[in-house]
Amino acid sequence: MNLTMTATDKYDIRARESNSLVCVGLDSDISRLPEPFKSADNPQLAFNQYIIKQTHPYTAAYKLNSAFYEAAGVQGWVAMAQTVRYLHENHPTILVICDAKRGDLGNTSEAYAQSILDNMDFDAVTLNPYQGKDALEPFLSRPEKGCIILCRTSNPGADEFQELMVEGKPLWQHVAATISQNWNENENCMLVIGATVPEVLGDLRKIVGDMTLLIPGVGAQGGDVPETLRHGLNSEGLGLIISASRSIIFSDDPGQAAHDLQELINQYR
Ligand SMILES: O=C(O)c1cc(=O)[nH]c(=O)n1[C@@H]1O[C@H](COP(=O)(O)O)[C@@H](O)[C@H]1O
Repeated sequence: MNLTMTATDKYDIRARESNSLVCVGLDSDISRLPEPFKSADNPQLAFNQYIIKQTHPYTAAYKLNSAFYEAAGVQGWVAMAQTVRYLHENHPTILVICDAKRGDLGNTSEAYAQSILDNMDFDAVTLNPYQGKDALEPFLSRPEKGCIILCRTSNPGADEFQELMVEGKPLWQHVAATISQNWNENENCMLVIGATVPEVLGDLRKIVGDMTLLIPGVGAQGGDVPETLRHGLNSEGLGLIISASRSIIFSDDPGQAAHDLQELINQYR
């Protein structure tokens, strides 16, 4: 039996306590921040604190896409680390995900894992499975940290490789089977499935059982929330981290937008 509190355990406890499966994506593109934040000393941190204050009652997870912080230079990297600290100090029950889609050779992956999971103390990180299990071992071997691995992504070109038929099945199904059967010894794996392809969720559930899935692509990308819930909930009525970024953080009322998404999801649970 696994006695470690995993990232999935943390998420499930928060999802139950907040009655929410909402993840707010803090994709805090500095060029899109409203004027008062742009002129703050630390624009991305000030904006994130504002968004978190508005949205946290309706939120079970936050996901920071590292690209938007790296693009802002050293100050952006610092703002990302400060946001994680702010969340752990003020909302310790909320899952904090780094969306960095990492995956590289062993010693490089170890350095990425140290950076994202040890130094910045994210609870979980998105990963790319393309280089195989050994490449992700530094992440997989940290049982208390979540490994959220790309399986069937939301973008229009996702089918170029992910839907290729291999031994009679689309490639993403091989990814799902291998991860759930061979990579998940520490019960710390989750998968990424775009909300733009909710029809794959039924087949996926048959392969991975109750494993938790990160579902980005609702809101700005037009993903289908009712269909996602219909096919994607696990046997405990959980198992989905439903993530929206731009449609919440750049709306006129981010708190209302997060609350609306929570209510929409709960209508179909
Ligand atoms: O791994 C992800 O989070 C991800 C996977 C995927 O298939 N599609 C996808 O959009 N994402 C991320 O989810 C976020 C979507 O943002 P919005 O379209 O603004 O809600 C971005 O940070 C994307 O990088």
